[in-house]
Amino acid sequence: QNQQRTTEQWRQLDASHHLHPFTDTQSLNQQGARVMTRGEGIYLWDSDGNKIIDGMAGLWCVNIGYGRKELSEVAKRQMDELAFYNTFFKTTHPAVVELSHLLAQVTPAGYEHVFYTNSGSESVDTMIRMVRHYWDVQGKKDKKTLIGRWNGYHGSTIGGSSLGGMKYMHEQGDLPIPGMAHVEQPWWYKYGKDLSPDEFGVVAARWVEEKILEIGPEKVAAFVGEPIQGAGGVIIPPATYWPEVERICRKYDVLLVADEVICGFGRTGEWFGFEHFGFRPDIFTTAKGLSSGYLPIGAVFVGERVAQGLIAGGDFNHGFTYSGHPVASAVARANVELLRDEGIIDRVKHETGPYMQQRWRETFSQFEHVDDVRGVGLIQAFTLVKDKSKRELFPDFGDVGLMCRDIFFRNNLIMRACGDHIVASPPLVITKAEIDEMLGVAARCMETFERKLKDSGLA
Ligand SMILES: Cc1ncc(COP(=O)(O)O)c(CNc2cccc(C(=O)O)c2)c1O
Repeated sequence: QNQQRTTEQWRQLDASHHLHPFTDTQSLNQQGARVMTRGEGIYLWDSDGNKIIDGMAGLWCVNIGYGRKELSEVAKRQMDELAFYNTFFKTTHPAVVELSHLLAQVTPAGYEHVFYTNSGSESVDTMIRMVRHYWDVQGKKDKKTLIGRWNGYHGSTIGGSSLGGMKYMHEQGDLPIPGMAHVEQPWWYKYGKDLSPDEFGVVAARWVEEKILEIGPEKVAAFVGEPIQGAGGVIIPPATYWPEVERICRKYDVLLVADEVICGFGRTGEWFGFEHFGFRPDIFTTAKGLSSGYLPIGAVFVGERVAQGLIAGGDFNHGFTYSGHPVASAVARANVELLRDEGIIDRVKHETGPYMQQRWRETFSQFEHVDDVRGVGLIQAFTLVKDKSKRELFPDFGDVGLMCRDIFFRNNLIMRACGDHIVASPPLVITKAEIDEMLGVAARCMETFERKLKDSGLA
């Protein structure tokens, strides 16, 4: 498909023209980008012919695995028939109607309405505007503040970055915008002290109540959270957290929003993360696994209460040229049908998820500087710590994480360092044999890492 060039030629041209996301371009151009050329199942190949285990499913998104021809065939057919038409101005088209009908079937009852976007960030920004418009229509104009968590990640648009709690993003672009508030994340390992996880879950949920009371319930529009904080380091809240947050939101009539961009479409072994944790959001945002990353598409699922409010509320002045794009919709539908018809999510819940969790614990708990080994379904992590016995983290959180991640990468295994959390989120089609292969490589890398840590004097 692409013109044949050497890796060096691709690197040079990339360095000359391409500004990468979340990247220090100057330092990347000194070392050169790794050129990924092909994908198949859980594997990637780079331009030097290395076969790589993609433990991150791209960016937490290639749930169906690489190379599924069913999706490319659907894309070609749709593109040849109707490559684009919009859903503004009283028009629709079969691809987006069929996708919408299917999505209403794979969500729990009560989520019958969906708004389309091109990404997770656009889904989050759509949700922000929806929530504020909803309260306006209810005659509660002051109810416009949204509460998120520190270190939460809700995308890179002005709204998503502001709602997210990553301070290093707020510093660029004079964020957050007004009407955003944050509470501490439910990270038991760091904040739990001598509380049990279940006790801590309630305490962390009560931080939301404190914030609502501090702002004033009549001013708070919604609380927004990822069922499991992904980019924030796979922070899995104790089981008591979300039911308590839901109770508090109902008590003060604050809308509850789940950001399912990572957890959605099977990552936890349920279709959606809120199903795993047992709560019901008023709205939830998705992208990534909706199309398995084959084409950009996002979707905002609106629960009955808000949907009726919006439908009765006149013109909702918001949307994108590509909202409900025909080819992206057709590919998303084929992807969701595969996830459903091949029983992939059920297998994550009953077979490969439990197996991964067991083997993940067996593989990593043994290492001196690894603690808080954790996971749900096929999203898992551990934290690199200075002293397990004291639950003491390394100073300069993040340095050893990068060191560890680079050892994996050099050994053709992609895992992610979020600070000093090492995380994996492989394609949901990973088999038990592939889990063994992946963790075999990872174990050898960890031995190298522990040696390097000692040699560096960091531990
Ligand atoms: C929970 C959540 N919400 C919104 C977004 C934004 O989605 P878009 O990127 O499609 O606008 C995300 C995206 N999450 C994301 C995106 C890129 C990189 C990484 C990483 O952890 O390296 C994570 C996400 O994880």
